[in-house]
Amino acid sequence: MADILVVDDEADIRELVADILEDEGHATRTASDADGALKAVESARPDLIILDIWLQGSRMDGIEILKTVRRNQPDIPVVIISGHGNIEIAVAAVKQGAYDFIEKPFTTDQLMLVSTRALEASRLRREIASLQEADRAQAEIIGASHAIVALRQKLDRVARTASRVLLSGPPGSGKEVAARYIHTHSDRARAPFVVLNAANIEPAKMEETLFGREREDGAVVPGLFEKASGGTLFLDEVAEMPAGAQSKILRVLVDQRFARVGGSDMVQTDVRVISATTRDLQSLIQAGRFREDLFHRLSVVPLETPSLAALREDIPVLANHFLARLAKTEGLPLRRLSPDAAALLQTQNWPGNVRQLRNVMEQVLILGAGGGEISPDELPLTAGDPADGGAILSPAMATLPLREARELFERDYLIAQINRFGGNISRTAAFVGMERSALHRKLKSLGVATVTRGGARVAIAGEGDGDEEEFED
Ligand SMILES: Nc1ncnc2c1ncn2[C@@H]1O[C@H](COP(=O)(O)OP(=O)(O)OP(=O)(O)O)[C@@H](O)[C@H]1O
Repeated sequence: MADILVVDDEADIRELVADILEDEGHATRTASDADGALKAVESARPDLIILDIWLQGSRMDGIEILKTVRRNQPDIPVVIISGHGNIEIAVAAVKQGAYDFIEKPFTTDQLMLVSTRALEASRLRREIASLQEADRAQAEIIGASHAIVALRQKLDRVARTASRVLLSGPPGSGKEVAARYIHTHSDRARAPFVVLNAANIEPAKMEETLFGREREDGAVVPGLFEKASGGTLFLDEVAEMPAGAQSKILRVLVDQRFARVGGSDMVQTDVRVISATTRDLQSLIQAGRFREDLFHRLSVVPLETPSLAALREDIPVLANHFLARLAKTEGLPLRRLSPDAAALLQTQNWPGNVRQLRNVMEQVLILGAGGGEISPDELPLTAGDPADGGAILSPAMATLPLREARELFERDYLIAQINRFGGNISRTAAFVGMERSALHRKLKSLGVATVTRGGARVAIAGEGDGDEEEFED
């Protein structure tokens, strides 16, 4: 069902057109002049406008309305209704960007045919635009940190050349995005970008996958080198490439030619190879698992994609970028991080790097209770690996200045210790390494008191609700 705006000064025609379209299941709105039409367009974008050229009593005629709509919202299709004998004007309207015209008097079929075509053409145009947008997004490197700016500069430089690039970096750190970035900024951008993840292909099938097969009956099944012709082939997890395929790739890189599996004719190829690895190829070379000569051919320009731990300052902008994208592409609600939530994400460890951050944002949008800013307590905290650098902080502590964070820590720490020693201050003081009197003062300044609960004396963070008792020594 589409939302169609019908603009005609004659009430009979307006109603007739609207009735026909509604019978076909569409929703319609109507206007009799320029002001009504432009207001309707502004209040909600119609999927289609059926527009009469002659509008009595209107400050603009149909052509002028068409020009205004085209200027402000060029993607709304417009079908012109022209009076009999006004073909030149109708043709002029099409030149101005109208989708098509119908001449009065018209039949129901004519109206339906042209409306359906206009809606379908506009739907296709939008679908293509959204696919192109998705393609662009896959090659977008977000971030303003020193590490990302430096990476982007190197990628820009290498994109202008034909050199082979080896991308190294931890999982999810953007190696494929970087490869796509190089491709889309190179003079191969209009040719295909083809991906092979060597870890996902059975070793026995690798050569056929890369180089294709010639069957006995002469039929040819092209491989990825042929599919990427003129473009870029991205070899992900190249360390997993079996030995046979390694030698064959080496030969292609040297000779720009290969034979399909089962064939003897040599196929000429023009493909830029970009490869990526999460593993240290040098140690695989030493272990005899990766060919050194192939390594040198692949890594003419070696580049590293940084872990998210090295990009902490970019975490808020990356996270908000993913939130906006997911809202657009997955139809999830549009939300942003609160400053506290953003600060909390910066203190977490991210072993899965940018991919993990993206997944956490998706999870928050899907599971999130409501709209508005995302608060720290909506974030699933990532269990971190302390060896990864950067300590894990509680949500409360992550967003406080040092002095207040220290007080919060001291309070929680002392409460825990007092409770461990059954509310006994002397033993606690001895353990934590303070004079008893100093500990008393500290507890007072931190607002820690004890209450008796179920016969046991426990320390609490008290604001003085009257129940507190003095500590026992
Ligand atoms: N700097 C960045 N800007 C925007 N998006 C990024 C960035 N880095 C990574 N991403 C996103 O993170 C996700 C993982 O990136 P990508 O697949 O390129 O990582 P990878 O290093 O190739 O991972 P793997 O080693 O697992 O193949 C993708 O959704 C990608 O769009």
